[in-house]
Amino acid sequence: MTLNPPPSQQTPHSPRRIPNRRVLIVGNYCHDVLIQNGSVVAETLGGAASFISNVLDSSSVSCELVSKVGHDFRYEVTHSPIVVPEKETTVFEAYFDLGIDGIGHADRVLKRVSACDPILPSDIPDSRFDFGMAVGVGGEILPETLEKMVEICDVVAVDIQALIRDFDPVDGAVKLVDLKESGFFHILHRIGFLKASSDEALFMDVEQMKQLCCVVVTNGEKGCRIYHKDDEMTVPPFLAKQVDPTGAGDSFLGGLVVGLVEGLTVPDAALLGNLFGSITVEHIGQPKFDLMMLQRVKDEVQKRKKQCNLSSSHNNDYNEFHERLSPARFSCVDSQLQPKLLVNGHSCDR
Ligand SMILES: Nc1ncnc2c1ncn2[C@@H]1O[C@H](COP(=O)(O)OP(=O)(O)O)[C@@H](O)[C@H]1O
Ligand SMILES: O=P([O-])([O-])O[C@@H]1[C@@H](O)[C@H](O)[C@@H](O)[C@H](O)[C@@H]1O
Repeated sequence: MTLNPPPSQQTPHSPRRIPNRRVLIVGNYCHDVLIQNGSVVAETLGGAASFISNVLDSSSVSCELVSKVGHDFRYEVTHSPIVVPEKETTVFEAYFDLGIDGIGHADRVLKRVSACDPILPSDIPDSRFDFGMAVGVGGEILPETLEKMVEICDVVAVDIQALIRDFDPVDGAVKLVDLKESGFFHILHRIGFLKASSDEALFMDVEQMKQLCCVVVTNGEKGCRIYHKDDEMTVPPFLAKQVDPTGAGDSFLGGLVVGLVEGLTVPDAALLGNLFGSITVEHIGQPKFDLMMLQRVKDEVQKRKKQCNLSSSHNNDYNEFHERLSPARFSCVDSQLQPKLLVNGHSCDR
């Protein structure tokens, strides 16, 4: 099975004079407050857009980011957000001592305690992009925002959390609604990829969605599963010592898009996703990727592309690619320095 990227869902447009910019990321930065046993353990830069741009920037994939923050935004970031002076930055509190369901699925309870403005179609540039990533966390992506994205991007990857989150009016607790009731369903036949965690996947009909686009369901330490039309397959994980699961799904999506932009098949790109997801869980907040690791990964990606061009029979053997990436991943060993505060019994030893 090759599971190549689906052909673009582009609408007809006149021949391009200006080449596409590579990746457009749309989603608000936020302030994350990590709480365990009633105490604040860490306050970090959050939001899927921040984790994803970190992966893309580290992998030298050019991207543009549209994000809104309030007057109180605290972090120096490479991609400047739009500042809304009269609003506060979106804030999420993540509680790590509640909601563990005994099966190890829910490893945190999230509350949105403040929300910045939504991102409007007019906030998004009118240029064309190879990839769009709709990656809201606090309800900032509107149906009309996604509509604009599918019009200007050849392929759009969507994190389902941008579409199905609802927030308790009293305490901001994140609840999920069924994808069909989300107000976005009518646009989904125009997207290329839909990414969901295994908990979020319960809120969509995978059988139906896989006919519309490529569906990727991430499953923590077990890796991920890809569904497209009649094909499905599991893509193996990398071993990690989990310290904080925050941002794993975001970094996964970043790695997947890096692979797709490089021209890898979907399973190979999902392996890159698993790689960046596994490194992210070893850090609190934004991971700083080891330069040597990044270079080894780039080299392996180039080798993989050459190999796939030479022989189509290699296309399906992503296990070999996994074996080649594993040593590269383990050159990144600074996880030993991280305080292990947020382990929830999901980690596995190397
Ligand atoms: N404990 C872990 N060990 C190894 N890889 C992990 C671990 N947790 C997450 N990952 C990687 O990150 C990806 C996303 O993690 P997941 O927890 O499924 O997403 P989310 O953060 O959206 O809940 C997984 O598919 C996997 O590749
Ligand atoms: O951990 P993950 O599911 O990949 O993504 C997380 C979001 O769910 C959360 O709302 C946000 O505050 C975090 O910074 C991070 O973006």
